[in-house]
Amino acid sequence: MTSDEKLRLGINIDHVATVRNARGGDTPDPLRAAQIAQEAGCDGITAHLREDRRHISDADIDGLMDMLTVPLNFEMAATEEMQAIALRHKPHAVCIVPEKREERTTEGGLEVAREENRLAHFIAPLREAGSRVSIFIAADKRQIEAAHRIGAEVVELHSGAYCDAHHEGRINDRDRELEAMREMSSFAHDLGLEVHVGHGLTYETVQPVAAFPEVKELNIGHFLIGEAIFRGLNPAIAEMRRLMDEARA
Ligand SMILES: CC(=O)[C@@H](O)[C@H](O)COP(=O)(O)O
Ligand SMILES: NCC(=O)COP(=O)(O)O
Repeated sequence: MTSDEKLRLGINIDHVATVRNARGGDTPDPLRAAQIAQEAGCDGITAHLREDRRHISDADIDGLMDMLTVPLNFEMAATEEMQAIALRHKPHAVCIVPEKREERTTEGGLEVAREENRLAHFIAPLREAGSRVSIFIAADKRQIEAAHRIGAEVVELHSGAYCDAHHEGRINDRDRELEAMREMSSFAHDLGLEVHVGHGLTYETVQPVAAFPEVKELNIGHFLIGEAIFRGLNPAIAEMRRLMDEARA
């Protein structure tokens, strides 16, 4: 397999910070998790600085920028505060995500089509600063076209509905969601966008998505951080890598 064909694995460390914040202290340290993920051979680290700072903190982002040897994919809402933070750090990638204070997790994709003008102006300085701009969206043609028009280089398709349907045994819904991601990966790729997929992926759900040839990167966090409790972070990541490579081959 050439390095071009290799599917990249980004490890999301948000939920190490969730556990740390449950007690308000310093442990477990998300930076230590990032270090172990790097040693396990991940291709990038993803961290989402939420407006309410419920998991990742500003200090975590400062620390990641200092210690990472792999690219940082900085997830953030399209707010002025976050834009200023991203422009200060200039991470490898900025992924614009929707955010609601009251949600438990990122429920859906960003509404790009109805906010095209604002988002085009919002992402322009990020691109000029050298960050690759990615937009976190549902597998929806209208949103992909809008992401392309505003100048995004990457779209990350939200795999949460597919994963939820699988784990709840709603097989028809699962298959429909998977088919939508397959079709939309190809559609986005044909427009010239790089395609990533993420949210809710597990050992059981990763392989059908990893097999889509147009997908270049998977971002996986919550499941792996949970799995690390039982088998350790490095082995948990190694098993995900093995499954991805098997699906790709
Ligand atoms: C944006 C996204 O996909 C999320 O996976 C996020 O990075 C994890 O954090 P939340 O569970 O707080 O949404
Ligand atoms: N953008 C998705 C991501 O980074 C990881 O999501 P999850 O695996 O924590 O649900």
